[in-house]
Amino acid sequence: MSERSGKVQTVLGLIEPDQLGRTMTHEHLTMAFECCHVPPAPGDEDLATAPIKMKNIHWLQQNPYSHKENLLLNQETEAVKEELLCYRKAGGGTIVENTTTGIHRNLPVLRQLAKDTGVHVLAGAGYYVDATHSDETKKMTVEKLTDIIVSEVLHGADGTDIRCGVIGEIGTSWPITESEKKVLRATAHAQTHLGCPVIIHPGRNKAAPAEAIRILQEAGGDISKTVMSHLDRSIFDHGELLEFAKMGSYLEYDLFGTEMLNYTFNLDVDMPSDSQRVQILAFLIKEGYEDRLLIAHDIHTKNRLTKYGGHGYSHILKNIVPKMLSRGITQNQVDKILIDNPKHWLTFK
Ligand SMILES: CC(=O)NCCS(=O)(=O)O
Repeated sequence: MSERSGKVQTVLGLIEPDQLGRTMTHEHLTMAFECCHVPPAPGDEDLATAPIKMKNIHWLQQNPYSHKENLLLNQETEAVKEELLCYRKAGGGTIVENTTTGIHRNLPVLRQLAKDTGVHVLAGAGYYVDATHSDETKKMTVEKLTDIIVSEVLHGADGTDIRCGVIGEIGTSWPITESEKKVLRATAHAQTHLGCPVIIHPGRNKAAPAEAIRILQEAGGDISKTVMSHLDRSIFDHGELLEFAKMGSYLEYDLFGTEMLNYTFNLDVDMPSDSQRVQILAFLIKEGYEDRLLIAHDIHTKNRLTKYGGHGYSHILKNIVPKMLSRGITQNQVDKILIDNPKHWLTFK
């Protein structure tokens, strides 16, 4: 048994699982997303370089990835701190910060935010998608990648003594690249060694979540302690969703607050509304999956912050929970999704 067994590892150290409270399992507090810039549509070039103002907020909400400055959440630490104080006031306890190597993880900033706000913050170990893997990363063996991930959890990451409390979000594209497959196998090996929680970012294809889980499973990963993120934009058919759910991972709907007409990363996808997300949660609860559901906003661009007219980190607590209750989801089920399921996932074996 390690000192982490039965505990949760935050950026300020180990805590008891019961201290977590209401938890958003997929957020970012500081990151940069230049890797995923989408050139603006012809005619929109001026909007894409204009300073962020009220009159272009709607365009920004519809085209968040086409405005380079909007991708720099790491410029907004003061605004994020204010938001976290509001999150606490709204009844929030913990944020799982999913920024991994490749999208500018900044552990000292996370530690300072946790100290300044009293919100428990967990940091993520490992690597984002292939497009952000350095040449050095791509050359690494599975064993070397495993050693690095294990060390980020046991000793600290990025040259600091700040320890990660989860592995992920581990980035995968579609199709999954060779380098991403190595990272997935390393993730499974590290999880076997550490008994820790894992969270996966699937590629933008309905087959991507199952493929990532299969690779983890074959490498010995504990799927019952693994979260599949971004199901809101990945699997739409209810039968296919139930097939995927049978694989046993946590099922995460983590794009609450994102309502856009054209999902520029995959124009075939109709991004659901928040009301539709609540309907899917109700469906999965009816099918017996209330112990496997997790929710979050995955804030990763400036326009999602209240400073820029966005919904902020408290949207779920303030607006989505009442909607869930009004659609027949019970308070006990809400508490499972926001408190019990995150607690079980985040506790080291
Ligand atoms: C930071 C991150 O990976 N966000 C996910 C965006 S996506 O559109 O759901 O892939």
